Amino acid sequence: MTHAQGHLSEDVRAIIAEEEALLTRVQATLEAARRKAGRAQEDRGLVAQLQALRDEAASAAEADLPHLFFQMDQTRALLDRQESAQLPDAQAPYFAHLRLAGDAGPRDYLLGRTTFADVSAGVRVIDWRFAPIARVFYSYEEGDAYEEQFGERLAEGTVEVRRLVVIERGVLTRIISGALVLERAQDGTWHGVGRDVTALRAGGAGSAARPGALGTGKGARRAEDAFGVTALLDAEQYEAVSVDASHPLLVLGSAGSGKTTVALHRLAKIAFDDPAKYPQARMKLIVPEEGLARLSRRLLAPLGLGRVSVDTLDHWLLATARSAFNLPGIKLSPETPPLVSRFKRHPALRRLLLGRIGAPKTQAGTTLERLHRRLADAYLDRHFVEDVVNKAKGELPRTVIDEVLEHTRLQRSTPLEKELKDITDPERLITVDGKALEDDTPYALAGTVDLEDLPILMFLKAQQGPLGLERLAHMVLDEAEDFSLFELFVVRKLLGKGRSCTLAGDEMQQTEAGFAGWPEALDELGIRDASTCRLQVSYRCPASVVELARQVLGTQAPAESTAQPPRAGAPVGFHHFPVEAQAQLFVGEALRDLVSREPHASVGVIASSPESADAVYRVVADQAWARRVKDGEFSFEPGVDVTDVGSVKGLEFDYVILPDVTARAWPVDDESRRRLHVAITRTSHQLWVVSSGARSHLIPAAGAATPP
Ligand SMILES: Nc1ncnc2c1ncn2[C@@H]1O[C@H](COP(=O)(O)OP(=O)(O)OP(=O)(O)O)[C@@H](O)[C@H]1O
Repeated sequence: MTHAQGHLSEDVRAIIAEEEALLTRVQATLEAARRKAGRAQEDRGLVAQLQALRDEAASAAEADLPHLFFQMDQTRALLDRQESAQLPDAQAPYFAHLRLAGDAGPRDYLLGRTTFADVSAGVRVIDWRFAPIARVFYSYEEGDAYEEQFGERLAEGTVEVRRLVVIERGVLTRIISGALVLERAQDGTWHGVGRDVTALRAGGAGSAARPGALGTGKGARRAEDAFGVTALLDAEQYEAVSVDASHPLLVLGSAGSGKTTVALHRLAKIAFDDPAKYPQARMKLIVPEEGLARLSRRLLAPLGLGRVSVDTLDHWLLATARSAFNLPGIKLSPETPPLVSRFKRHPALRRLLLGRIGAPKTQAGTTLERLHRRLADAYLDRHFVEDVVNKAKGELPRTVIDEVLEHTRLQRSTPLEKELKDITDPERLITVDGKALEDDTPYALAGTVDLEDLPILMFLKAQQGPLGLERLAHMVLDEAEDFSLFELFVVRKLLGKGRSCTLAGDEMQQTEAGFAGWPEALDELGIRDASTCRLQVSYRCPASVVELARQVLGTQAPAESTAQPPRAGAPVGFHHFPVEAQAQLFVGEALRDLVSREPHASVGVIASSPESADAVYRVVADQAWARRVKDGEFSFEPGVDVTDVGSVKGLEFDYVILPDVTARAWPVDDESRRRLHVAITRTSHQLWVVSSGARSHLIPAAGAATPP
């Protein structure tokens, strides 16, 4: 329900007038400050330098002009940067307005990303990371009495005003105060609208009513405001963000509850509070997949954390192992069989390995080559491999035993180049297809190391002495349930005594069996005393999606949260067809229709495997808006990303279509349940489940006709 300007009450109109006047005042003050800063530059000489260049250009020979102009451009750019670096952006200077009535009378504070004050004009913009004021904003509601320590002093008072404001391109466009939501239309008139419609979330173009149709017809994604989720952190999230930097923190919560959001904002606050102890160059974020690494880099930049390095687990392992073993390169196996990889990452191996191998006795025994040889001996010992499988209590199938033995044998075999060293005629070593001789043959594995072995080799080396790695000041592990115990061991070594880290995770999203559990993971990191926060609100997914995700998890689903129920939203659409080709054509048609109506929406078509994603992609491959995303190379532009469940952890799309929910693609086992759960919970607005032939039994029978 909306109320146009004429119908707004006196009080509401007063709020709008007050906020508009406040913004005008802030912008005028900023403009004055900018001019003053410009004058101050003259003393520093940049303006003088620019003038000198101009004078020189007036009388210079023509041949010298390009060079002079280049220098003038550089000086001007430098000037611009210095001027704007210290002042808030006038286009979006703040995201919230707080008025506190305390002992000294009422005071207005504005929360933004850069601190700026002109007390005579009554303007105080405070960086959201600045503790006392921000804590009041995030922890209290309008009308609440507050009591907070402001430095030495205990401050008490009342929160008179607590409003979220959205300023887009210098214009105030939304005001949110408790349940009151006001929006400015294009023509400048203000309307009151229901909170559900305007929730300040990325994506989703409104609320679709029917499961049979995708989207709402609204057609365009709302321009995102410059502060995004920073303005919306809830009290529990802010509490977690503010945990002391030196203290380890474990952030748990269901999919879309804001774990990544909390971890990244904590990083921003730590870097702000103590930049000398926690410089960005010594903080690192590690995530399991490339897609999430790309997303994290995009999220870090506006938080002022552009210099924090973000790595995928694989990339980080290789780089760290090269430093630890002081090697320019390590010959990795082109492909490790999935079961072998699972064996090497399983906690049972961590528990038994030292008992079998023992610590290296001398420094000389800690080269990668020697350690790898000892490790391979253990992998070739059938009794030992059987022991590990037995200890894994059914999480590793018995077929893995022969696979580990065979794979290790091939890695230990003599590399082809050594076998062929007697052939001197180079012509005889060239293949018809131009590939290396050993490619696509078992020889390709000879002399290689598996990526999964790298943390194990570093673990073994560390039993003898230090790894010799540069310490990090703070590490964030996102999707921490995907880290093996050996990997956590290496993280511990990188953190040293500092122990400053943030783990964000959800055991329901582990992509393969074998997560050791949080107590053992914390133990491995040496942070058994970590603070734990369990986020309760599901922000990303609407209620229908949350419910389906729970049903898919079956008995693995955690107890239902007693906190705020998920927001209402579009029902899940279930579409079943006799044959696959029909399902694919249907998906293609639905996508064409949706994109024509909502060109700014983001759509994820998430298949069960890369091969299945290829098949679905064929029906839309000729469309400019369709992208077949492989290896996590998401662009995060509007349009359709066709991908598979192995690449989407941590990501979200306005619309998600699961194109192949068949019994074959999604069998009934725990791992499949968790993977389907990950795919389903990428949805921020509406989900379609499409199937053909025999539908997956993970989808409740009622889901065939009536959405849950
Ligand atoms: N307090 C909040 N208010 C509104 N939206 C929020 C809030 N916290 C987080 N969000 C939004 O919810 C979505 C999910 O957040 P985030 O990705 O941090 O969740 P997550 O728990 O890490 O998810 P996953 O388990 O899938 O990795 C994002 O769009 C984020 O901006």
